Amino acid sequence: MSFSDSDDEPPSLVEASDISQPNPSSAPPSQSVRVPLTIICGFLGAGKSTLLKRILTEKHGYRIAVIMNEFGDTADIEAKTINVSSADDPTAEQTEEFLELANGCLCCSIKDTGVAAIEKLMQKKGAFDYILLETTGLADPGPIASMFWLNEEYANGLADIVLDGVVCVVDAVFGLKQMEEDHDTDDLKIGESVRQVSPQIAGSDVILLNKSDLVDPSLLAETEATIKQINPAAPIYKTVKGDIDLKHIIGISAYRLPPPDMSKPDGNADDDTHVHSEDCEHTHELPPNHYELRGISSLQVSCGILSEAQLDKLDVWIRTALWENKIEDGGGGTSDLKVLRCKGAFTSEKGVHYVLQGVRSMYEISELPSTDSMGVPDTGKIVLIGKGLDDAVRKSLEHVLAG
Ligand SMILES: Nc1nc2c(ncn2[C@@H]2O[C@H](COP(=O)(O)OP(=O)(O)OP(=O)(O)O)[C@@H](O)[C@H]2O)c(=O)[nH]1
Repeated sequence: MSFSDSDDEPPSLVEASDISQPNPSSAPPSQSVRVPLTIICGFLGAGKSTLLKRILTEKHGYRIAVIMNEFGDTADIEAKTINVSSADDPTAEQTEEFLELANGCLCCSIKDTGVAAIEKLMQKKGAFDYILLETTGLADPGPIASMFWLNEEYANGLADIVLDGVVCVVDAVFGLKQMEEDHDTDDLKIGESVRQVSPQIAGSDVILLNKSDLVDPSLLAETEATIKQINPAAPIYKTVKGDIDLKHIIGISAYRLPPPDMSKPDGNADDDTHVHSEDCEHTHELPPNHYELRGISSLQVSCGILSEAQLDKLDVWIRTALWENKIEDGGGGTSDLKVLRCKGAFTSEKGVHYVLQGVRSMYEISELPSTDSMGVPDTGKIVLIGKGLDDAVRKSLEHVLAG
C-alpha cells in the first residue's frame, strides 16, 4: 500500500520494486532494471566531498555515478571528460560535466541537483550501476528523498531510479554543538532555519560520524548518544576521512527492508552495524524510548502480533498523524505533531511481515517478501522521528497497538 496526502483514491497495491544490487562484474543492467540511488547529506564541512573523493579514487569494483555540486579538488583525477549536450537544453554543456574514471565510476558535476540534471544522467544508463547524490551542506534530505521514493509517476529518467537510502555525514567536532543549537527552536515548524543539522540526521538511514580522529572518546560517545536520541533507527559508523566499507552505505535497501535494529526485539543495533574502535569507551546509556528534547526527537513503540482490525487502526492512526499533523490523545483532545520520518516492522496474525516506511506525509506499508523475512521477529516496533512526539502521542499509539 502506498499513500500520500494528495491521494483522493483508496489505497492501491504497489508492486514490489525491482531493485538491483551493485554487481561490479556484470554486464550493464538491462533497461528494465532500476538504478539504486543513495542521497548523501551532512552539514557544511562534515566531510561529504572527502567521502565521495574516496569513492571516486579507490578500487572497489563498483560502477557508481556520483553527482556532486562541483568537482573541487577531484578534478585532477585521471579521467576522460564528456560533455553533455541536449537539443532541448543548449546550456547543458555549460552546467554539467561528466568524468569517466579509471576505477569505473562516473562522476557528474552539476550546478544543482534538480530533476533535469538527473534525467540527463539517466541518458547514460548502462554506464553505471548505482547513483550517489551529494546534497549541499544546507539541504534537508526529506524533499529530495520524497522525490525519488515512490516516484512511479515521474516520466523520463526518474522512474528508472529506486531510492536505496539516505546517508548523513556528521562532523564529530561540531556535530553536538550543531544539534544543541537546533533545539533553540521548539515549535513544530521544520526547516525554518537552513542551519539545522537535526532534520538531516532525522531523515537519514545511515549516519557517518566523521572526523572521529579529531575528538576525544567522551565527546564522540556523547555525540553518538545524541544522534541516537534523534534517530534511533539509523546505524552509526565512526569514520576518518570517510573511510567506510561501501556495503554499509550502498545497497542497503533502506526503503524496502526493516531497519537493521528492528531485526532484534529489544531494538538495539546489531554489533555488526555499530562500529566500535579501541578508543570507544561506551559509558553512554542506550536511548530511552522517548527522548524529551526541544526540537526533533524520536519515539519508539513496540507491539505484539497485530490483528487485521489493529492493522487497519494503525493505518488510520499513521495517516492522521502524517497528513493532519495531529492525533487524538485519548482524553477527548488532540495533540499536534510533525513526523519527518517513520519506520516500522510488524507481523499480522496471518504471519505476514510488514514494513512501514514514511518520509514526511508520504508513507508505505508493504509486505516483506518471504525471502527477506528470515530472522525477522514476530514482535514489532514503530519508530517516529519528528517534533511534538510527547507522552500523549506515545500513549495514543500504544493504545492502537494494544487492541
Ligand atoms: N582530520 C580529518 N579531516 C577531515 C576528515 N574528513 C574531512 N576532513 C577535512 O575537512 C575539510 C572539509 O571536508 P569536506 O569533505 O570538504 O566537507 P564537505 O562536507 O564536503 O564540505 P561542504 O562541501 O563545504 O559542505 C577538508 O579539509 C577535509 O580534508 C576526517 O575524518 N578527519
